[in-house]
Amino acid sequence: MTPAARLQAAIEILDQVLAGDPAEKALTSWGRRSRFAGSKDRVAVRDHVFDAVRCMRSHAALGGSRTGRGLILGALREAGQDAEEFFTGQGHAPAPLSDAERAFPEPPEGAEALDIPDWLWPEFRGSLGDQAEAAALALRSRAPVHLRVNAARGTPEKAVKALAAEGIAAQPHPAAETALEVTEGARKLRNSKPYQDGLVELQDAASQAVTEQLPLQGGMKVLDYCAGGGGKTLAMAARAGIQCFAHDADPKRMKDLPERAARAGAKVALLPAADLASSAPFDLVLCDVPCSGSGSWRRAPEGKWNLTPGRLAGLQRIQAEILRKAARLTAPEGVLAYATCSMLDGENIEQVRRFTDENPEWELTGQKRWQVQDGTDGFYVAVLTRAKHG
Ligand SMILES: C[S@@+](CC[C@H](N)C(=O)[O-])C[C@H]1O[C@@H](n2cnc3c(N)ncnc32)[C@H](O)[C@@H]1O
Repeated sequence: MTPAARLQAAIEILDQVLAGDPAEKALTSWGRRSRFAGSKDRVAVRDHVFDAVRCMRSHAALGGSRTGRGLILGALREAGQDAEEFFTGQGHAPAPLSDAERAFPEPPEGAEALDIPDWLWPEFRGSLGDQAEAAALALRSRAPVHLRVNAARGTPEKAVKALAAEGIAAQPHPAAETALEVTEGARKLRNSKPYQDGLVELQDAASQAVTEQLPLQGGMKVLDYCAGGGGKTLAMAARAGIQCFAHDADPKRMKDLPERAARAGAKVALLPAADLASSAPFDLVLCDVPCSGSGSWRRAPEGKWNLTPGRLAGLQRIQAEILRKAARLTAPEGVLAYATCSMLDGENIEQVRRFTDENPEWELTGQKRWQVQDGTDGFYVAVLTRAKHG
């Protein structure tokens, strides 16, 4: 495919996304009907599509319309490229620009230029203060590829060497002891021996750092209450002597967890809701709650545009409910940990404050946040213990 044909493919896929299809689904159906596209074409088209979704507002403004053509035109203008070179109408290239498209619009400003929804900007700025612009700008670019080295299988040094032998360059990431950042060859990862053998897992460095903040000790009985695919379950289970349980309100989300645990050489027991109370108490309960995902909008940019004030309020109600339920499963001297991949105070410190105000027997004994402009996903973790009176 020529560069212009790749842009035309992205335009068609983006029109489907704007009509309501998830980007992954639109890309998959394009891939199926485009057998002629080679692997480099697929990667390039995918990058065009996700870049456009990350920068939907500003590129639509620069391109003069919220359409596939407008978004790609805006992307070319932002990159300082001459769109007429690609919009030629020849072969599979996009049709030539109309007079209206040729007119250069006013450049976007404020939240529009930063690709944050207007309604969210006050909360975003309130949460991130003087880092708000840097965070919003970071969310406009692609996320790095981070790996977690499975301590049960080897050291970071061993993993770096094993990856290098397969043409994948990686280096330690400062956010977590187990974290590596892939600097070259990321596309070879899933078929590589270190990945297939469970020496490395894909996981953002801050997500790994969350479990490093937990006071885990050998002999502890630990529950991952919102286990999902099990990223944090496995990170905890890799610690020696931990007895690990995983639960999720939607058990289908955990369907790959047994296989991932087997690959990692970890033991994890899945707990359905009916067995939670009889398996309690736990020494540590981690609640990696559903959230806006604002810290991972580089990886899942549609979340930025799908969030509404009503959805955010709904998520905050669920977060509060999860904390209340998980607290009841925690042993008297146990630890309750609360984590989000959000950078919004309303889902983080304010949520924890509401919980400790309503449940004064709990106190906040530690918290940490990671922000997207520092090179990881945005994350937050709070560690709560029962206050000792008298
Ligand atoms: C942020 S994801 C978890 C990600 C996972 N911990 C990981 O590291 O890969 C949140 C999970 O919470 C689950 N969830 C939503 N509401 C819940 C509830 N009321 N109780 C337990 N889990 C819930 C969702 O199904 C989802 O899998």
